[in-house]
Amino acid sequence: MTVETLVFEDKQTLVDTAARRFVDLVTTAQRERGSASVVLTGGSNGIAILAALAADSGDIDWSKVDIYWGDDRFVPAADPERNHGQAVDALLSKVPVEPARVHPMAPSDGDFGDDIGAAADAYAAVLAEAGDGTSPAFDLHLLGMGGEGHINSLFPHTPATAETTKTVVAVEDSPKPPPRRITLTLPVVNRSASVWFLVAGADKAQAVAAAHAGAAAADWPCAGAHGTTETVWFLDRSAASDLPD
Ligand SMILES: O=C1O[C@H](COP(=O)(O)O)[C@@H](O)[C@H](O)[C@H]1O
Repeated sequence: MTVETLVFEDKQTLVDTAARRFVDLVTTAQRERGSASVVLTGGSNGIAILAALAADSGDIDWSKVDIYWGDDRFVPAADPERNHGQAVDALLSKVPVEPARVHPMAPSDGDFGDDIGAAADAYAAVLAEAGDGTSPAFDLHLLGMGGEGHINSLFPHTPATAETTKTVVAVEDSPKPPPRRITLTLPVVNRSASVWFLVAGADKAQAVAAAHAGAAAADWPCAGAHGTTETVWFLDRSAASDLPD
């Protein structure tokens, strides 16, 4: 497993480079195995890469991409905070995805109503069906990161971050609003071949440095995420500013 840390002059260069590499990864998987599976994330860079792909996604066959989410807010479907809705606006409404291959987490006004536990269990069932009873080994899991090191909705010193058995859990008291979320857990993230962090801004520098120094996942959840083939940190200069030279 390789760990690569790439530092870019600015956020747009970071996003554009990650988008080009996304095209390479997905088209390679499609050439070798017929399809690709990717886990999307929310946040500023997670959505910016989707906008870049909407502008140019090279030879990706979008009808042969299985699309999942690392986390989402358990709010009504039309709430602008939904990672799913943002991804639809930025990319999925603009490319010919196969609807049956797009797997959003349930909103709070969806099939499970306000029952967040049932919604999380249903997503675990989706993963189990696609992944031989557990979860798929995704080709790519994109991750944004908060200043305190959260990834998906895995926050420091929380049961969700400590989870070792369940693939999907409900979070009822997220420190970052909105409080109710559904998230994949670290064991699922870590079954992905490629795990890519998309991180910009000086407020993220301490967490980036902690992860690179091998911090505990309980303290800095980002430190617990690794791909089975590669882990890539796409950073702008500010996010990299606490790393040793
Ligand atoms: O809460 C969340 O935030 C992170 C990072 O967001 P950013 O705007 O600081 O880049 C995101 O990756 C995650 O999916 C989301 O739920």
